[in-house]
Amino acid sequence: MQRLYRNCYAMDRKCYEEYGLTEDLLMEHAAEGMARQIRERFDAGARVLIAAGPGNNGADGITLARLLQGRYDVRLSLPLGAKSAMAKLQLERARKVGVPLAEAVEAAECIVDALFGAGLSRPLSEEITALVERLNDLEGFKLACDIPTGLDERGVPSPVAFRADLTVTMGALKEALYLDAAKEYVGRIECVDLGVERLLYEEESTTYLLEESDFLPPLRRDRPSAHKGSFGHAAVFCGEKEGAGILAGSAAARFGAGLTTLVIHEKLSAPPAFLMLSTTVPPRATALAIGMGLGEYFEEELLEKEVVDSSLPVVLDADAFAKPELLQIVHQENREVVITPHPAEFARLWKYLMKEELSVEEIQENRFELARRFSARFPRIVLLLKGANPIIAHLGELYVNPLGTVALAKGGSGDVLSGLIVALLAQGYEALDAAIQGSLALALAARSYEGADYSMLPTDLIERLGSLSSEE
Ligand SMILES: NC(=O)C1=CN([C@@H]2O[C@H](COP(=O)(O)OP(=O)(O)OC[C@H]3O[C@@H](n4cnc5c(N)ncnc54)[C@H](OP(=O)(O)O)[C@@H]3O)[C@@H](O)[C@H]2O)[C@@H](O)CC1
Ligand SMILES: Nc1ncnc2c1ncn2[C@@H]1O[C@H](COP(=O)(O)OP(=O)(O)O)[C@@H](O)[C@H]1O
Repeated sequence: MQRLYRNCYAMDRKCYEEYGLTEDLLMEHAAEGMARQIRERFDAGARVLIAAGPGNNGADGITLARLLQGRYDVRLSLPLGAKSAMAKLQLERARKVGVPLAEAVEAAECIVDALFGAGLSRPLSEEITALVERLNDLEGFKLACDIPTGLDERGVPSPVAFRADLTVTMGALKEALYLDAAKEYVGRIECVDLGVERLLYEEESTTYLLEESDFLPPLRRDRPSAHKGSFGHAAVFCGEKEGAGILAGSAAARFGAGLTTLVIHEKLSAPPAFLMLSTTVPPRATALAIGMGLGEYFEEELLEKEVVDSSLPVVLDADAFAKPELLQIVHQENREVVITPHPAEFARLWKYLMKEELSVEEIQENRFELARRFSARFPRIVLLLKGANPIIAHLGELYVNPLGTVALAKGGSGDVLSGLIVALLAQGYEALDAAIQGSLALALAARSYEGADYSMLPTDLIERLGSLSSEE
């Protein structure tokens, strides 16, 4: 797990004030971090085009030009000149080692965007918008310095953004790089130390980035005498769209629940043979999941009695967010509760619980902030806000999972996720661990799918659950 930050200003200040480092030194490390990435990928002689802006992001780019000069065919483009003191100083040095200025943006094997980073203060002008579009159209490998140009603090293009294959970010990881919209632009993200180890640079944070190595597959069945009752009993409500419940139930069984029952209203057409059926929650159930394809089948009294009045750990998803009787559960703070809304469901939930209207766009642009506010209001509840980079919130701490792929953008992926989480709750995991591990398992299952991304089915995800490991 790595830490995430809203910005790095306070940590940069610590470097200057406490460690006695200079801006020059930090910048040299920033540029060397980018140079390393380029040297690893390109042979001597390759053409490297660096588009540098007027501030210190540009200064990083100009410093990079100096570091690469001599080994590579470097071209430096300065469409707005050099304005900050550091940019001017670095340009003077770059000139002295013979870095050539590019008259126009030309094709290159490696294209570096160092136009604007943390200091982007307004939307890009027409001229810079056209330049960024031209850079995006070039064919080479694209490297962004710190933050792709045009991405604002909400991770949204303003109005366009550089589309990087790799973003080399300085000092520490920033939240804006992990907003859903930013996933289109950042590519792979690498963080560079700025003159001191990350441990010394970073301050406390309550926001974390999940990594593959955080995934721990469900406990192995290492007690030869164990029986099905040793691994919990997941009860999954299966409503109007029965496929959703069947997917969740199948995922729960595959992810280790000893028993899985579909709680149904009437006879199902063809349930998988390993799932049991019941019209009530079985007395020995150890966790519940409700909402996936639920619709209107179940009477309010039954839901009150079997779900709201129960003390079992529970996953609330999908249609559960349209049922005020089920939403009372969010106030039951002594219960293990995981809620898994996608952004439109979160808008509905927010309106009901916080009495505020939010559009899906507002949610997507403020995901971190809203997850924090939700967690401050309902600290014991585990919120898993779905998206390209789901955010899990609990007791004011946030965990972001960047590992999922676009292959998951298909009906049924979320049903599988609910099944994974209820399987872990049924086996005795705490709600936060169940949400984190379920979310990682879903992402890793998607990444292990070998077919074309458009072709993956929820059942492919379920099949892969048995062979996941953190080295996937
Ligand atoms: N701090 C440190 O210790 C370290 C910082 N480092 C590096 O510094 C970067 C931050 O540098 P920064 O603060 O100078 O901001 P930056 O992104 O260059 O932009 C500011 C300039 O752009 C201009 N400008 C802004 N928006 C514009 C627009 N839409 N259209 C046109 N112009 C626009 C703005 O002009 P102004 O608003 O003043 O008119 C100003 O000239 C950071 O991302 C990292 O790469 C590393 O070296 C490590 C150590
Ligand atoms: N582009 C994407 N990248 C990563 N994960 C995605 C992407 N699109 C969807 N997902 C994940 O897939 C799941 C979709 O859930 P949901 O929208 O509830 O689907 P459904 O209700 O049809 O099962 C969520 O876990 C979400 O985070």
